[in-house]
Amino acid sequence: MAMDYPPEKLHVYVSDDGGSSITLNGMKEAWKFVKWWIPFCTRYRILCRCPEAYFSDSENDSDDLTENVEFIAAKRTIKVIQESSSGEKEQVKLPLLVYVSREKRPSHPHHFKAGALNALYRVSAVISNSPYTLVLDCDMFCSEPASARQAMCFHLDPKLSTSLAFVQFPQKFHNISKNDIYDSQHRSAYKVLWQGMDGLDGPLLSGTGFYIKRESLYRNYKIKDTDFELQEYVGTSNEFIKSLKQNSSPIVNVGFLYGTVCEDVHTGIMLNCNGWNSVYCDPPKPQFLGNSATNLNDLLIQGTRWSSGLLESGLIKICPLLKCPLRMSLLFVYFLEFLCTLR
Ligand SMILES: O=c1ccn([C@@H]2O[C@H](COP(=O)(O)OP(=O)(O)O[C@H]3O[C@H](CO)[C@@H](O)[C@H](O)[C@H]3O)[C@@H](O)[C@H]2O)c(=O)[nH]1
Ligand SMILES: [Mn+2]
Repeated sequence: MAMDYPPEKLHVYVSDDGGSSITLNGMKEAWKFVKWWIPFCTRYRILCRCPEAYFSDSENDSDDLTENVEFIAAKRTIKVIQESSSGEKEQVKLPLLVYVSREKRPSHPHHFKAGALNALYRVSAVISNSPYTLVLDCDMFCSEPASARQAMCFHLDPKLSTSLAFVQFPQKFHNISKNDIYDSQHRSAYKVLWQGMDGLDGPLLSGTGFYIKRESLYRNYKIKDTDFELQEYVGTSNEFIKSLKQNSSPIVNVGFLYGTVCEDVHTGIMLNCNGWNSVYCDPPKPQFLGNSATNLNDLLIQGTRWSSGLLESGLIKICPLLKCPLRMSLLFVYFLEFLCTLR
């Protein structure tokens, strides 16, 4: 909500997968608070715009602010408002905030995160249909407000934009221990491999912290089907089908892929196979911070999920070496297969 981007061009969709009234109430409170928070951040040029992270560390304030009496008083007021969530401020330009929840039943496959993301895509196509989307996990926050502008520099670059599917930021974490003996930061991926892939066709889709072009998720299939046939792919919303047809090249087979434990990698490889590429953006200051698994048990569970997902996608379900070598550079294909099989 507090991103450094024109508010009328921002639409924030919060996915409450499964749905809970506590999250909905939390969002209503956040909506009241944001009317105070955004003007405060803009006025004092606060960079860390996640309130919880900002108030937990006094070093977030620049040196010239710590002496400023007016700022100290404003900060105290904002903290009180945050705690009581009271008070309504008059007119501030805010991005659109949309709460989305979907029902989950044991008898009906919900496809985990990929299902949740596709539900967001369906809803947002009808409400805002913005051409670019930032995907962020629920355990991550924006630690700098500039990432949208940075990503749009790539997306709007005439040399890159026609084939650019997404701009990937590294996953960085705020809960890393001093020695990090289990490599919870995933240094091999975000500091070495992704940099290398950036020199080829671009990094793999990494689940969170990426700005993706909506059109790339609609793949390359032109609609030839009737509305009735289309409903099998994209669901029964007539409004959504209308929004698909409004695009200049209406297409089907929309969204993140199902049937895998790593929907991100699988969808990313599929995008590469369809001729799209990506860019890695790793500015010196982290744009997003998240929670990483920090104990051996959680890391082994996560590692097993990722390794089996990579193997499944890269060797069995997509296998770029066999299915699409001509659309990617050969070195990139070898690299993908190396990553999928040897990780
Ligand atoms: O049924 C589900 C399950 C998960 N999620 C969301 O998926 C995200 C990631 O889940 P998390 O439990 O944090 O898993 P991690 O192992 O931390 O996720 C890493 O690995 C996943 C792929 O395996 C990627 O999608 C993630 O972006 C990446 O951070 C979270 O925002 C969840 O809210 C749903 O919305 N619905
Ligand atoms: Mn996570």
